[in-house]
Amino acid sequence: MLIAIGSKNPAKIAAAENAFMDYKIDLIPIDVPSGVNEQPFSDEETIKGAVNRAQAAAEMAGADIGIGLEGGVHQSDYGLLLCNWGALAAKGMQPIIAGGARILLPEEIATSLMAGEELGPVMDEYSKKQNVRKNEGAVGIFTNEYVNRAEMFSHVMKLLLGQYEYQLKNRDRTLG
Ligand SMILES: O=P(O)(O)OP(=O)(O)OP(=O)(O)OC[C@H]1O[C@@H](n2cnc3c(O)ncnc32)[C@H](O)[C@@H]1O
Ligand SMILES: [Mg+2]
Repeated sequence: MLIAIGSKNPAKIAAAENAFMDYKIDLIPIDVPSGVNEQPFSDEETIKGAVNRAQAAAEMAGADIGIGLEGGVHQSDYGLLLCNWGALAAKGMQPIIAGGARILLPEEIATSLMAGEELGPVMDEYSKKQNVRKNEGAVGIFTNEYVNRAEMFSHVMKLLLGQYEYQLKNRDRTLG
């Protein structure tokens, strides 16, 4: 089975590889446009980015399944939430979506994002590390590495793959 993932970020690729562990697959990472802002600012925009990436990756690679994983932030009454979404696109199905764990970002980070900066570089500066986005991620830094970015996206991947399998098994029922 050919699977295309719309990103070359190692944390995202590791999550996809992990989810399809029991499958015999060829996983192709491709850089595709997300079609949304580099720093999505709502659940809706982040979902859209994930779906666009999944569809574009599947199409470009001629793959059976396309995967899109997208990071963003979402404004709430409690402050700025880190949000992550995933999408799985397969022929003859509506795109499947799933959300990842969310935590509040510190005020200082929120202020930089509101000023138009991107979370990736802001996290590097804040943590005095390089490529946080490709490694533990903001989620890893702020949870004392109990949950890193690959693990958070692994959970999203399981939610996607599980729904995909369920829908395949229950095709007659879900398509009615
Ligand atoms: O190469 P791609 O797939 O684009 O991977 P990315 O790391 O840029 O990730 P996203 O585009 O999905 O995330 C949107 C923005 O939020 C940043 N970001 C999201 N989650 C992050 C995290 O956990 N740690 C650091 N930066 C993060 C990211 O660097 C972007 O600026
Ligand atoms: Mg990006």
